[in-house]
Amino acid sequence: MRGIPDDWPGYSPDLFTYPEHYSGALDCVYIPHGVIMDRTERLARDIMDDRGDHDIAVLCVLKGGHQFCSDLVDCIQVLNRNSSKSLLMTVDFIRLKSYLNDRSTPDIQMIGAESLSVLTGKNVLIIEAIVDTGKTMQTLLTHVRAFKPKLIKVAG
Ligand SMILES: O=P(O)(O)OC[C@H]1O[C@H](OP(=O)(O)OP(=O)(O)O)[C@H](O)[C@@H]1O
Repeated sequence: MRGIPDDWPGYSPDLFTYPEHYSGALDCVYIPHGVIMDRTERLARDIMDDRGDHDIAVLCVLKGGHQFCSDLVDCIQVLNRNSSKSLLMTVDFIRLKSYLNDRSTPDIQMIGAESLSVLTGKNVLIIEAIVDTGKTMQTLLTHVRAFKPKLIKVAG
């Protein structure tokens, strides 16, 4: 998300509710949940404006991307219900794992790659939680491109 200066101290955790087991481990909240939801809503609108007359094949990257994908797809569906141009949207899932505890590892495990053939010829929207080193996304893009989609975009 853009627009947060490096020296932004964040909000005090006392302003929010959070699970008790985070107590003492949480210094601040940089991006409150409501801001993320508002941004997700706007992103959904940008995706709808951007799609032209094309349908969308969503590819959700598990596990991290599941909540963001669910929120974004919900927002797109709300807009779709209120649009005169109906959108057909499919949602498929793939799991990639590169982190062991909090460390990035060179090996990327991929589960579900065999189902990527559904993306052939489609306008693909990959929905991912985080791009950190970019290794996971590079690996996924290489695999997805091999199935010759018409277009690939990434939301994260
Ligand atoms: O840009 P990178 O450095 O490759 O890191 C980003 C990836 O790391 C996390 O996944 P993780 O490997 O932790 O798997 P998980 O989502 O199943 O926990 C995250 O959900 C991304 O997929």
